[in-house]
Amino acid sequence: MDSTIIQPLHLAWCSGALSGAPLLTKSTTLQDLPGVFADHTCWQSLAGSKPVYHVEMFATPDRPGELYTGVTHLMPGKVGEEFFMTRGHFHARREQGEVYIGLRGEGLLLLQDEQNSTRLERVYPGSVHTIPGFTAHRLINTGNEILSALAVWPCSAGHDYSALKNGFALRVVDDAGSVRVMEVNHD
Ligand SMILES: O=P(O)(O)OC[C@H]1O[C@](O)(CO)[C@@H](O)[C@@H]1O
Ligand SMILES: [Fe+2]
Repeated sequence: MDSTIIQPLHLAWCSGALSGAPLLTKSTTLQDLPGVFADHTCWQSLAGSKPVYHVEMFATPDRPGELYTGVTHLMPGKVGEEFFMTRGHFHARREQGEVYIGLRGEGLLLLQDEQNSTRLERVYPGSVHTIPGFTAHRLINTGNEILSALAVWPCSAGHDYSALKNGFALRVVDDAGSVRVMEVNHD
C-alpha cells in the first residue's frame, strides 16, 4: 500500500507501542464496495483498485471492556456525483456506541437509527461525535483532501453490514460544486 497516503498524519500512536499492540491497516478499494454507490455503471467503469479508505488501528486484545482505537483515512473522490464514503454499518452488538473525532479534512458523518431516521454531522479537525447505540454510521468525504477521523469503539461491538442491505436513507452528492443531500426512496 502507498504509505504516502497516510504519512502526512503522524499520529503519536503512543500507548499501543508501549503495550506492544501492533498497528494494523485495513484498506478498502472501489472493488470492495459493490452496491454501495448509486451509480453502478460509473462504479463499474472506475478502476477497482482505486483506494477509497484505509483504517489504521491498534490490534487491541479482544477482551471484555477493551476498546479499539482507529483512524479512518477516507480519500477525496466521487463515483459519478456521489462523494466517496465508507461502507457504513450497525454494530453487531447494537447497544454499543462509538466516538469519532475529526482530525483532518472536511466531511459528514451520516447517522441512521433502526427506524431509518437520519442526521448528518459536519466532520472537521477537532469535531467530536458520539454515535449512540442502535445507530448505523457512515463517513462521507465532501472535501478535496483526505478526511481523517479517529474512532474509539468497544472491541465487542462487531460490524453488521447486512442490516443495511437497502443502504442508507440519504445520499450526498456534488451538485455543481455544492454539497447536496438527497433522500433515497426504498420502496
Ligand atoms: O466498516 P466500515 O463501515 O467500512 O467503516 C470503516 C471503519 O470505521 C470504523 O467505524 C471506525 O474506524 C470502524 O469500525 C470501521 O471498520
Ligand atoms: Fe462502528
